[in-house]
Amino acid sequence: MGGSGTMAGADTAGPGAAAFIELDGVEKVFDVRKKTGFLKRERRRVRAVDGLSFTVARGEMVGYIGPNGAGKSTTIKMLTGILTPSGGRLRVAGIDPSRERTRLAQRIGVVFGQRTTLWWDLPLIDSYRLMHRMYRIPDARYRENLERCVELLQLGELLDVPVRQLSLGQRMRGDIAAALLHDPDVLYLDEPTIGLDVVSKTKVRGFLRDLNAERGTTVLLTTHDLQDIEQLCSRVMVIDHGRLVYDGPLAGLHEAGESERTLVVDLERELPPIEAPEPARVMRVEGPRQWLAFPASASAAGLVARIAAEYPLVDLSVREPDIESVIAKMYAERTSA
Ligand SMILES: Nc1ncnc2c1ncn2[C@@H]1O[C@H](COP(=O)(O)OP(=O)(O)OP(=O)(O)O)[C@@H](O)[C@H]1O
Repeated sequence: MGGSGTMAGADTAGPGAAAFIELDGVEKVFDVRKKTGFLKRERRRVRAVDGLSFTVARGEMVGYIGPNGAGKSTTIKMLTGILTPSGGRLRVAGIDPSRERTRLAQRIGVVFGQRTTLWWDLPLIDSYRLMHRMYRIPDARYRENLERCVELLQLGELLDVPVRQLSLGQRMRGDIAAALLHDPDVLYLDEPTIGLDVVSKTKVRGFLRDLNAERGTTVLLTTHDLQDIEQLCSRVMVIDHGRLVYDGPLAGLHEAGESERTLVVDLERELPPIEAPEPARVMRVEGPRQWLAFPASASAAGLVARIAAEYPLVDLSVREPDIESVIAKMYAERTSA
């Protein structure tokens, strides 16, 4: 998908693409009672999702991001049927999730990074056996999917280990396999790489990319890690205060917010600030370490090559901007335009 994204809600599933997930003016309002004093309670209405419209085509892999409290989890819960919308229309694979939650469960897989769907005290394989029965997965299909997940997610040695003894990265891979045993057409992932080390993140991302390419699984991915989006999604939707504020490629979001990445450079010794080609510039110097800011929509390759050619380089790393600052900048740009 090329070009820059659209600000505010728009359908970018593309002309002719069959919509697999469809939201039209979806709302979710919570009535919250707050104790404000002795015998005194205040009623407050929280509009968690506020007239949300978008479509996702079959086989798309879409990032769904936004600041804390923006309404992401509420959207996912409505898409699984756990929560009923207060208004609007919502369909997943032609099914109204809150009316036909059990039928929909056969078509979707859900992974919450912060919670596990596995049985804590049981060996991993026992959770899978229970799911085999719960979802009434035909034996051959169960065996085939289990084998594939065990191989690709490297779960072989972990199957007999109780879930509580698994590391976070191992458990996450276990959870992803659990969500895929029944061959869902769509996978919702809520922070699938949270708390994982670089190696585990790479494994999880590689697996998801292959799954999408080979099986055409539609993926909706919620994350605070922009590298998840960069490596997996050609499209990203940004939600804030329950509304869609951006829909398009990640590069377009960086352009809209003029966001910057940081190149952290370790030199052999303390030197004056690096003379970097515009628009890159040194933001901070601390001993032999220097921090350079450069546009997030640009590649780091040219800058790295130039520094490596002219300076005694020991090490370097690139840091992504965080989602909150990208969104804040996007707003600043819009209000000053
Ligand atoms: N069950 C609930 N009862 C009352 N208010 C709720 C409930 N669930 C969510 N909210 C409120 O709705 C808003 C959106 O919350 P939601 O959890 O969807 O945000 P989020 O984008 O997933 O945030 P985070 O990134 O922090 O997980 C917040 O103001 C939250 O406090």
